[in-house]
Amino acid sequence: MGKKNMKDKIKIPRCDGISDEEFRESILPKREPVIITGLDIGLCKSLWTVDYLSNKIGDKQVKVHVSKDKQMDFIKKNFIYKTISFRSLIKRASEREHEEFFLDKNEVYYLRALGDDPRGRDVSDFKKHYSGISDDIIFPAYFEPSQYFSSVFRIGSSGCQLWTHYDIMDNMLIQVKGRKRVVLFNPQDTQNLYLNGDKSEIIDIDNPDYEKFPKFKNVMFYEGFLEPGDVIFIPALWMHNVISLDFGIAVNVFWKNLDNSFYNQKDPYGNRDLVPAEKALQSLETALKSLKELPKDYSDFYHRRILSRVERSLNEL
Ligand SMILES: O=C(O)CCC(=O)C(=O)O
Ligand SMILES: [Fe+2]
Repeated sequence: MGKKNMKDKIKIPRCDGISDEEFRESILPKREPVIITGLDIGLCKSLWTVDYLSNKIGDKQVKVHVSKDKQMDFIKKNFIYKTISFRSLIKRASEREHEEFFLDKNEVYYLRALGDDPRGRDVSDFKKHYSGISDDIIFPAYFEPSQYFSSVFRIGSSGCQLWTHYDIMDNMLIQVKGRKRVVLFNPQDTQNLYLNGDKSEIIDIDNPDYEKFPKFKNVMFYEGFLEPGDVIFIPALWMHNVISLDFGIAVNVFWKNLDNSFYNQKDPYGNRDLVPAEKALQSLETALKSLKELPKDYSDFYHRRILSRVERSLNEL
């Protein structure tokens, strides 16, 4: 039978040195991912070595993900959080085997920088929280300053793979050091991705369990490879899965694409659903809970009625 083993793949286009006007006029309105090459991202590309960063910000304490398994799984939580100095993070993330470790001598590390608030409620702002190296990097100026939301320092061991998820803001991911493979999924494939909140249940996207996730066969992979200095535009709602092919350093910048009022004011990460969407999802949870009161055959019937109502509404868009 025509079981698809080879994924349909679309190569994410690579465009050289896009001007601000070109981005606003021909890339942003399409809402599709693009890798932009040849941008001036500043001196970080040459300056950011392990030694340089250790000297500048080595004493800063950072909370990192530590995992034995390179494929990190947020839903099953196969990693732990540890707070260590930035110096030990980059030392350990840049080496394959560790003398000092928490779980295993080959464990991997991933930093997604947070703000300074110990409860993690602070919005991450690279230039503020890493002021010692803030002048080393130039953020692309494609968006208006008023659209700025947050900027996040991201550092990962070679081989570590970040779970598939979506963010609700437009994103410019600046790859500073190391190569990365990025797989993106079109928001129209959402029903095939087995979401649990903002994350997909499918961890191994290259060898998925099709018995468990049959609809994943229909999914289109948008694949791209980032080289140091490349910047990828990830439009809001595009799911992404990232594998670090080397020890990697990146900074990403989240930008608001919609009016301020759509965004939840208590969202430090840029992944809380838009206010009307969150309201809709909460009402749906209430509806589903209510159906639990019914006998199974009735509940089945009303689940299907709700599905067809949603389908009708979707077709009317
Ligand atoms: O490159 C990474 O480490 C993850 C990127 C990501 O999820 C993001 O920028 O939103
Ligand atoms: Fe993300």
